[in-house]
Amino acid sequence: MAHIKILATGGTIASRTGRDGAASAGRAEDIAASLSGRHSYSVQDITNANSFRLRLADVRIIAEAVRAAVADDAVDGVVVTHGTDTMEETAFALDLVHDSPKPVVFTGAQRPADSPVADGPANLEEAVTAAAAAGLRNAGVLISFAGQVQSARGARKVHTVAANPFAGGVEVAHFVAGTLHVTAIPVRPAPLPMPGEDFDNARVEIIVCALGTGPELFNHAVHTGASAIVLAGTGMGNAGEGFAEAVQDAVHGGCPVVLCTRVPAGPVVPAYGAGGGLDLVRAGAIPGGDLAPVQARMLAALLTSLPATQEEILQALTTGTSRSR
Ligand SMILES: NC(=O)C[C@H](N)C(=O)O
Repeated sequence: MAHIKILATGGTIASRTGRDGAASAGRAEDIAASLSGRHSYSVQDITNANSFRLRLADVRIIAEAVRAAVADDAVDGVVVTHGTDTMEETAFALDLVHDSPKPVVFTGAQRPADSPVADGPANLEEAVTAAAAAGLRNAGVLISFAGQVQSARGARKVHTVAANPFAGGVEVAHFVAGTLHVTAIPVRPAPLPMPGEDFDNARVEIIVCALGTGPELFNHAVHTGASAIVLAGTGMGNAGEGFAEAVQDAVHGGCPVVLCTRVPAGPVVPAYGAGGGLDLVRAGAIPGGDLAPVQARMLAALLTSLPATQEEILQALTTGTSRSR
């Protein structure tokens, strides 16, 4: 029997539906009441918010709580219950700094706790099983939903209501008739330093390119003090007229630009001139590899809140920050 620390942050798994819609209300002990007892556990309420309302400061506080939990010799693994809307962002931020072999498994629910077909209990039971699994040691931070366990790196919410809304991470395990089958351990780069209080105020904007859009919003973000910009280009990382010049001005002004793609899967490949990805990189944009824009934003927020240089940002981006293609 393992001992698992359950950290609750709110979300649909803790929600009940009233006249004003679903609201996160449940506490960790309420959520954990459904557990089978196959493993022992202790609970801690970190916050109680739907994840679309979380702030970077909450991510730092969750990271500190996980760091304290894995430092406890009595704890074999950690489960974090969290809303699904921004789970991929919090989980990835924690994976960047996770330097313990103990599994950290995020889970949640797609239906509220008071639904007659609530999915939270099953997801929590599976997440505790994964967090207790010796075979998942050194796997980093994971997301467990509806029978599948995948890496936080590369995971993204791809469906608003599906039982398992996440895809894109490396599958590390799955459940068959309640039994966990471990299938892979992701290759992970060296952990980055924990976020400090400067992380709370990092302002990294995501600018999405579309047909005919210009660099006006990009320039506004730079001129109003963004810490960094994530440019979600089209295709393999391309952008329209004026962006290469805007990137050059931003970088020369000390604002790093990470080039990602709005395309749900696949890497950035700076191949096109005529203002495309090759020109953007030549103007100083850092290719974001396989990172989705929202996960590149968490990496840039962490690095720019530390005494990181452009070179360190490039190094962090190019060392294994990958998602399944
Ligand atoms: N399924 C969920 O948890 C969605 C909810 N809106 C949240 O992110 O908190």
